[in-house]
Amino acid sequence: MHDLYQNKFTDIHKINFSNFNIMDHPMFVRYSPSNGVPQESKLANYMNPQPSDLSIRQSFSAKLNLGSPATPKKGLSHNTEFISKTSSSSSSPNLYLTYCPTENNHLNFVNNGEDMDHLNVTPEPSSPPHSANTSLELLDKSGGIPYQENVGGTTYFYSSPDPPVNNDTVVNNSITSEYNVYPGTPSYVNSLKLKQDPTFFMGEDIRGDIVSRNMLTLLLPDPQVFPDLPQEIDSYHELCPLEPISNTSVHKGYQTSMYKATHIKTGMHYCLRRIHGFRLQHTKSMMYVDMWKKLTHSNIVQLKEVFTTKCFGDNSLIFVYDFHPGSETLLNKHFSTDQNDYCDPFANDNSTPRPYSHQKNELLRYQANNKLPEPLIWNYIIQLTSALRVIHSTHLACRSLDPTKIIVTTKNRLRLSCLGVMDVICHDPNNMNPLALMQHCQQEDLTALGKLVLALACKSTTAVQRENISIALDIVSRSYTSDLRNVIMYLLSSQQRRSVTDLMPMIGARFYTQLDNLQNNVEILENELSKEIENGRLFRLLSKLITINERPELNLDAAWSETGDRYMLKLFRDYVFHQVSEDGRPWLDMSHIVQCLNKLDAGILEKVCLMSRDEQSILVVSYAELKRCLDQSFDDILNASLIEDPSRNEEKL
Ligand SMILES: Nc1ncnc2c1ncn2[C@@H]1O[C@H](COP(=O)(O)OP(=O)(O)OP(=O)(O)O)[C@@H](O)[C@H]1O
Repeated sequence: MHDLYQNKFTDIHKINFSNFNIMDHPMFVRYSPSNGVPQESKLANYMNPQPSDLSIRQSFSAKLNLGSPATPKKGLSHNTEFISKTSSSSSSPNLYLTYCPTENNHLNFVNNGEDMDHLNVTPEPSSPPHSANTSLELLDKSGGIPYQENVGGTTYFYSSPDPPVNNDTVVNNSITSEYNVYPGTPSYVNSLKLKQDPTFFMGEDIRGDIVSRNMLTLLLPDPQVFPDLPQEIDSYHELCPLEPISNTSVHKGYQTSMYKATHIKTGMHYCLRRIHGFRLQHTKSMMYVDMWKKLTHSNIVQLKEVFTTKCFGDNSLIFVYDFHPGSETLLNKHFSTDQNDYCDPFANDNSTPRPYSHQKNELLRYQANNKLPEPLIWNYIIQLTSALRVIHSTHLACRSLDPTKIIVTTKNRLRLSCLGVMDVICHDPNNMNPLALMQHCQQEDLTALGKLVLALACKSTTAVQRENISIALDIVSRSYTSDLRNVIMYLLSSQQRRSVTDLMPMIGARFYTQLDNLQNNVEILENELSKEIENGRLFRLLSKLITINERPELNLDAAWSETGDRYMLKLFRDYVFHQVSEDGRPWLDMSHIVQCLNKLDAGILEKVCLMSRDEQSILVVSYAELKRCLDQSFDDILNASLIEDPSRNEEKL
């Protein structure tokens, strides 16, 4: 045993048991020889440490680590792959024969020897104290004398011939030589179970939102319900109607319908707006399509391309847009009679004419209970004017600023959804002054915006009808600030030439509020993203570990995954994932798993105590060494995967 480690030790730590009883330290858990599991109280101590425990752990910067709070999995005893408690050479040939410590190795093997039955120390995840006060002495680092200690009958061999750390590791893992950095250190304070914990995973709201959007993106229609859907049109397939085909509307005299589709080559999802029975006669209108394609803005649905097709059995014109799953129209969100509590107050009164004052009182009462919050309306105004500003500045006009052609996604995000359609289907080849037409359309956009804001403020689409406008404005004056009324008045006035930039001073400081909200939201998302980046890193690490563990054979070696470096990785896997509590129940602690994996990924010098499944042998090994084993073993597999099969070469010849 000692021969193996001759002159291999450069750093030896000793626990001075004369003034520090390791078994009395709250970090250490005692388990009886008979069952080998920790005493409940100590386990509880670990899982909910007292402040004093934590301070001791924190003061103790990880020179020696003695493992875990719970025992390795019980009931897997005496597997021949594990090290014999009586022999240091034969019954664990895997370890001894295939794992030969080198100058760089710092595997610390601890043999329990004959006294294994008296083993009474369970490895802990934190390190014991190492200062004079806490009774751990650092011995001569250069002496290379292995230190051994008998604890309750178990012999521990401590050594720490820390591997020569290459400069990369230093840069990656250390701020200084004394501090190791490994990201995502979980909290010790709570015993975090394996669940969707926000400490490690994306918040439930965002996760649910993204999952449902992904689901909607992948949704495919039942072919029996939609037997007439073409399999493929142009470069798109997997068509899925976004609205009941029977509900398709008539837009400027043309029937339209919407589909989700997948691009055949890229697999990207798009939204197709089909104009039924439209024969494209004036290709000059495609000039507008090119202009729209170049226009990108966060509040418009990007136009990708336009083409004609006969796949639907007619001459259809298809506008391809970005797909925004889970969106609904502004009409549906705020004016839909499908919503339980919604009814259009103006429409109701129209059906039963009443005296003006009575009608107004009714409307005001309704308004008091149902009005949209003013910040929300300003939020919409800012987004819509932002889109219009860009559109008008590129000498285009929206021409469809209507609650059915504005889509809303989560967090009240608005997008203009039907851009370019009017420019194509209403194109007049005889118009000699397209610029004047565009300016006229821009003025109409502003009027349409005024009507939309008025409709939102009154929660009624009929409020904007000529006969209702004066009552509607009166209601707005009573329910909202004068600024909002002024914006509506400005947009609806026909006396002057209006411009979207004139609205900026009316929006005023509300713009900063919007900006602040957006930036806060970006920070929340970045925070969520950073968690998932950590999870992605751990996923790659786990993929490597799982690729190695339990591999049936490599290069015709059936014992490969059970020997040498791989043996340690197997015990490490048990240590991380297969621990059990005192009564044999699986012991699940997410913080333990995440912390161990992070330490492995960082390859820090802290040591971990690994125990064979039969509890007869213990290995004290640094995470740095485990990382080396992982990388080496994975490289072996990778290299083997790249070796060409000679028989295939023969075939080629
Ligand atoms: N780019 C898009 N991405 C995802 N869904 C969209 C997109 N554009 C529109 N939709 C959805 O498609 C559906 C139909 O849109 P459409 O513009 O036809 O509205 P509509 O209310 O049916 O209007 P109309 O009555 O004029 O047909 C709506 O549910 C809308 O939310």
